[in-house]
Amino acid sequence: MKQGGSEREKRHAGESATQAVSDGMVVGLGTGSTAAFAIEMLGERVEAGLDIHGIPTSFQSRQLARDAGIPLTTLDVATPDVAIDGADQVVDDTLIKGGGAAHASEKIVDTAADRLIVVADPSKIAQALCHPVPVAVLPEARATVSARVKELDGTPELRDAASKDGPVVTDNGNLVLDCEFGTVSDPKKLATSLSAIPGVVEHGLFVGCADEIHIGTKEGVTVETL
Ligand SMILES: O=C(CO)[C@H](O)[C@H](O)COP(=O)(O)O
Repeated sequence: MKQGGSEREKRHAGESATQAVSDGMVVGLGTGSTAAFAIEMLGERVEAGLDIHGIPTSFQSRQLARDAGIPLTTLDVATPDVAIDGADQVVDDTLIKGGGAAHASEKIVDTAADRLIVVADPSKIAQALCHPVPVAVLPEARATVSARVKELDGTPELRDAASKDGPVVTDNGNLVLDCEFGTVSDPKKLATSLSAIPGVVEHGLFVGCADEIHIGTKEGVTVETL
């Protein structure tokens, strides 16, 4: 599922995004290898005296934040001023996410934030949305959701775990169907259709969600404000 950007590109993107963070802020902490660089850099700044709280979007980002010494809070008591998160594909302000199977929590945190900064390497930037759409489903709904995805002209594939026998199980105990739709010309319509299927917990289409894209390059970073 994952496309390749270099560590250097991802680091440049992640570090650039953290410049938007200042004292007193609550920060949504995205998931994935690019967001991890932002968490690492925020940890260094916290050690140097930056006063922030983070809201993680997965077990991975919670652990990275703890390791980095970032104090944590929850959406029950705080609203993120900014969220910093990666993406699997970016077309303008619309994203496909879920390569790390964390898109349900990511969507909750990212859309709660006043501002969503996406961190990406150049391989993620596209002219058209054509990446398979991850759909998290309740385990009992795997077959029924697959049938409905096919009615929408999609091809669902249950995501298998690399490091265990059997399927990927999300942090919330759900399964993931990677759904191939070819080029998605109307993401808003597809998002609405997927959300309406019983048993769908969340899908990876983040329509019109991004406020800034920080694209890390070998030399530095390009920032697109939307
Ligand atoms: O959506 C995600 C996790 O669910 C990730 O943000 C997305 O897969 C990008 O990851 P990476 O920066 O490792 O390429």
